[in-house]
Amino acid sequence: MKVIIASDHGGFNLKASVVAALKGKGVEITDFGPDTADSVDYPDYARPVADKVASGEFDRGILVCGTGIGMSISANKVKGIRCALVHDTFSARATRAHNNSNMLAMGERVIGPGLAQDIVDVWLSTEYEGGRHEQRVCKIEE
Ligand SMILES: O=C(CO)[C@H](O)[C@H](O)[C@H](O)COP(=O)(O)O
Repeated sequence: MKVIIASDHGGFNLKASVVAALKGKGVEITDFGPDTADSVDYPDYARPVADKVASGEFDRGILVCGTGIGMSISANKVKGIRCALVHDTFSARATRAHNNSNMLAMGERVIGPGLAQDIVDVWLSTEYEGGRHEQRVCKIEE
């Protein structure tokens, strides 16, 4: 699975910890930036990463800002993107199983690195259930 991740300055440190943890587990992860914690505008990172997931260049995308809200709002403007703002493992599992989410947004000012990593692990490993959920996901796409 090919995963891409980006942040703004508010999510820079959490992004770094997620990248390090995933690399340690052998996950193929591309860090789209930024490379410093200087202030940047989150749509400038959310949009290109969402485009890369929507096009199929990457299987999944992860976005981190202060709250995860601005990133998720931005990513969900891109057709084909289902970006879930998640701060607990129950929702991480549910959004994969029910929504077939292809992007995950989290907030560094909301949760710590330990919980964030648990969320990422659950989100990456949970399969979409399909079935009754498929017509709902199709309606989102329509
Ligand atoms: O988009 C957000 C809020 O919805 C993110 O939390 C941003 O990281 C935040 O707005 C950045 O705020 P800052 O005061 O410029 O650091």
